[in-house]
Amino acid sequence: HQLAANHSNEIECSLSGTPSIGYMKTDQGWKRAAITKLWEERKRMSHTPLIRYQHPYFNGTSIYLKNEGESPTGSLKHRFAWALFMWALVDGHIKADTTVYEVSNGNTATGEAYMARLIGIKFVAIVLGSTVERGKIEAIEKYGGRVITVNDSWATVARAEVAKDPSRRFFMNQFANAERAEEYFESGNFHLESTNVMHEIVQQIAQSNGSCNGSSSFSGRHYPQYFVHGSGTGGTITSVGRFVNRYNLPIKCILASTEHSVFHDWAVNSCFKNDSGADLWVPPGISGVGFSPLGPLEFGVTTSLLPSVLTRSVKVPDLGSVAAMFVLHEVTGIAAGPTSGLNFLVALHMAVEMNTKQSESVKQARSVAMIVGDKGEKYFDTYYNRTWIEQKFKAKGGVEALDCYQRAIRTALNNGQDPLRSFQSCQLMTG
Ligand SMILES: Cc1ncc(COP(=O)(O)O)c(C=O)c1O
Repeated sequence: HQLAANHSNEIECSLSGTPSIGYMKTDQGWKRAAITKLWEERKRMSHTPLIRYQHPYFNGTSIYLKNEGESPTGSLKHRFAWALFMWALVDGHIKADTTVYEVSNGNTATGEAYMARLIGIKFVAIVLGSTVERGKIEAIEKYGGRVITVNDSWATVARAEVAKDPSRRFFMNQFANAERAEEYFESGNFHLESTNVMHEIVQQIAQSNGSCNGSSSFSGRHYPQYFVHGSGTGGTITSVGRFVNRYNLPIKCILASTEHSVFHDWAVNSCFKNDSGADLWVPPGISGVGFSPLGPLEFGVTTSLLPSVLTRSVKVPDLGSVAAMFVLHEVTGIAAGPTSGLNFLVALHMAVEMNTKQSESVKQARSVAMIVGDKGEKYFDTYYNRTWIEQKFKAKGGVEALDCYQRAIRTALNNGQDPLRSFQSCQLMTG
């Protein structure tokens, strides 16, 4: 009778002191199988390539480029989607009959469609029709995801869709939950490896220096002085910052901020706590970073960027980032997306600063680490297309300004100077 009462719809909340046992509805078999599939995927993902870029004028300073474009779904969001699904499974948000909903600029949703298919559940992406690239929609659909295109209020649409059947639909909400999902723990000698991107970078630098002795200790290793990354959800840089803090690593996290980034003003000046910044936001910006679609910024609610892990935010013109994307291709052969141009530009700025400020005695084995976020082919119709640039960035000087920024970066590289210092003349073109 006791068990029958617990499983009936009439729940008695009597706080009765009678000894009893209550049983939860669980689906452990399916859940364990799904988690096993994710760990198998972790093994297949292995490590994305780490490329060392050395320039003769940088006196031994390297830029380490972690090429996440080489991940199975072509962006840094592959490891992120893995972490979101692992978190949602571990915490019981996803069951065998759950459909996962997400708001995305495309990359996260591509990774999530892949993970949903891997564990055998349905996935729906809500994207903004005005900004999402066609190739990203095709990629989501290729992995079996359904795409709903909206004009605005995408998070409201996601919440409304989930509210129609809350027991079988789950809003993953990458902006709020990246900070809960993304790992910042070292996996030590355990055979299942952390997905934290700095975990991989540190291992790969150690291996390339021939100093990997199989020990999980961090002592005696070479670390980059800086880690440079932009903020979309803020999850990546926060997970790196927490990893660095937790293990006392001598690495500083530098936020690469776009021209109209709300995160810069939030992290530096505590703005946008009560206002989303939507009225001030200037599209198209740099796809995937600089703005949270969920409203005023609040950690763990509308953003996963944790300002306390940052030491600096460097804000650069959007066309400067696009120009750096082209230069990155010229000097490394990597055709990447515009967030990688943003990261590269800020990494160059930091590399030159290190060269200039540090004394000769410490001028060895210095480096900046940055992420190549995705592949350039996704942006052939947009950031690689001069007609599109001329239209979308007309107010910023269009292709003429873009060419000016490219010349400025090339000249700076050839002279070992900070590219940001010569940007002013290109910005004047807009005036
Ligand atoms: C290509 C690319 N780079 C960078 C980011 C920002 O990373 P995060 O969301 O971890 O802040 C995103 C996010 O969408 C992205 O798609």
